[in-house]
Amino acid sequence: MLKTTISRMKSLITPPFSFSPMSKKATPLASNFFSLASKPKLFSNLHNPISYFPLKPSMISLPSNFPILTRRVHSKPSLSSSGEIHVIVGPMFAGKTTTLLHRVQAEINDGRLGICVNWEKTLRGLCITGRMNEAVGLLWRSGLEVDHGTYALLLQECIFKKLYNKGKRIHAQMVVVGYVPNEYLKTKLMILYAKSGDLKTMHLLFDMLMEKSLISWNALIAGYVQKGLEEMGLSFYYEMRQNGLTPDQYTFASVFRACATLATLEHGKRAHCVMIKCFQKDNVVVSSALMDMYFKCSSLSDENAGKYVVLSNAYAAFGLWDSVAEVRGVMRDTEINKMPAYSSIEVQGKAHFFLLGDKSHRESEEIYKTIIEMIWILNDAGHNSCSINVALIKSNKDNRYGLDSVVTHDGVKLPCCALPNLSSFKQTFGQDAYDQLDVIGIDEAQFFGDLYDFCREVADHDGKTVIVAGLDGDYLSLPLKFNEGPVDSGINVHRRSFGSVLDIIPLADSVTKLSAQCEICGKRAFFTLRKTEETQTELIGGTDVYMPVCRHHYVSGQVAVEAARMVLQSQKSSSNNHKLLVR
Ligand SMILES: Nc1ncnc2c1ncn2[C@@H]1O[C@H](COP(=O)(O)OP(=O)(O)O)[C@@H](O)[C@H]1O
Ligand SMILES: Cc1cn([C@H]2C[C@H](O)[C@@H](COP(=O)(O)O)O2)c(=O)[nH]c1=O
Repeated sequence: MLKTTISRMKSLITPPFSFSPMSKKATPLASNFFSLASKPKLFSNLHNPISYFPLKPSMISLPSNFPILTRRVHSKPSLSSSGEIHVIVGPMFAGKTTTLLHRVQAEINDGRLGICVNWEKTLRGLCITGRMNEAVGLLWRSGLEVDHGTYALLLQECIFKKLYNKGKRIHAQMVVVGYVPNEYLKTKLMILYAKSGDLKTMHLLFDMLMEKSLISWNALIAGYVQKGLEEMGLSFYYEMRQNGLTPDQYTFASVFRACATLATLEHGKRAHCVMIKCFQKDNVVVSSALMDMYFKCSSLSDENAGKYVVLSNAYAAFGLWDSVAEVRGVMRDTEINKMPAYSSIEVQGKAHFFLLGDKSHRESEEIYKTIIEMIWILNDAGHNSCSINVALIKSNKDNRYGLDSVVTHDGVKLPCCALPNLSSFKQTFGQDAYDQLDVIGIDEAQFFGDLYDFCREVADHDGKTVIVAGLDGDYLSLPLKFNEGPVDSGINVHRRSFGSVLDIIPLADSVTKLSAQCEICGKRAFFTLRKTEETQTELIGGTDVYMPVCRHHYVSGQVAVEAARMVLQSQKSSSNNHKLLVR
């Protein structure tokens, strides 16, 4: 049992992946990248390149510390050839940024770098290290669905720590992301609502269960009893019996408690008989509840300190602190000696008691070893155990949505570093933090003149994965004079490569060219048309200035725009504002 507990603990808090260049090689990133449709849930809406982000835009704003939640890496080679470079290009609105964010998440999903395996482990790690605020906050803001094990762990922690509102938030998150809890989770939710005193929701969840297990009946009965509706609790106990279920210690604990409060010795005795008949295990909570029942319904004859202590502990187990104080008061007044303080641990239904430093337990050696090992694992993992070692960078020229996030045209965002050039990254980010990075995502790559050198060093030398998203072509690189254009139209309709994006193709492991939807005809759009009169290559803007177009409409649109520009220029328009030349 202890071994199982330990291995579960380990599996939950062990760093999500160990840095292994070989394993990286074994799973070519491209295969993951290009099979997005086969990714679970997160990518399930990937049916066309235009609207494949399945999440509600506002839902994925991760906390400001998201780009790098560092973890301790024991042995990370400083020089490695296992880096990778993946390039995503296309016109504006093609989903480059969306894809970049997906791929960063896919890396993390993949478990090699860090959002479902690491993401889930991050949540689990936060949960296990007692950082429930952060765990629930992260889950809520991410808008991502996690697996039922993670939901179960989070809910369990909320129940255990009496963080009922947090638990309800997790439930709300499930609803928002469309997650349908299985029977097990529904029961956990029932317990949560029962403990929080929200009996209406508890009962609704109970009714929704296809199969009503003993655990769900127990939650229902306990919910009513704890809320002071003991009669309801008792009537559900009888209903449960009618349904052929055999009660266990949790059922009896609630039933005895109800009988104690109602002072109904008759029902209490009847339940006690059932317990004797069908219940073999000895359990401190149930025997305390039983004693309490007899104590309340008649009187506790044997003034034995141990029983009082057990009774007080039983009250404590139910959080009945007034009753604890009452029993302790009786002990004090009657001068019953209090036993020394002890801890108890229940393993497989059997309670074991320990005094401070007690070595009398036959498994004490194993237990102390286990505790030390658990502390060691937790310390080693620290709150860095389940990190996402990813950083996102964008050009600080792109100030459309502020400088602290990479933001898609749909408003989906992740925190980032906005920089004037890539060579300032290490310094800005800090060498230590940089060393721990596994993935670097670069958005608006067309604005970084030092893209080539940066990518080469980061991937070739530092062994990191770089995912680059940017425009491959500008709207029209060289604004030529009217008479310098192609002979046929008299207009220059060339699109030139933008910045250094295409220079890194020879370095890349994969290149993805995305298309948008032509705003004029709806066909696939590979080009960006600038709608205003400005002619400089770099001009920050969105739909106010640009539109994605197909080849046909690029050419015809460009002709129209160029012609309008020429007219405006000839009229010596001095307006600095964007003037729309096409709609
Ligand atoms: N004409 C269009 N074609 C495709 N997507 C568009 C268009 N207009 C707006 N969008 C939106 O832009 C999103 C892509 O945004 P984003 O990933 O930021 O693109 P990029 O980084 O390539 O400019 C799409 O999911 C879609 O909702
Ligand atoms: C075509 C083109 C675009 N830009 C600018 C406009 C935007 O600020 C970015 C592209 O952003 P997105 O994430 O790809 O939507 O680049 C430019 O300066 N010059 C151009 O020719």
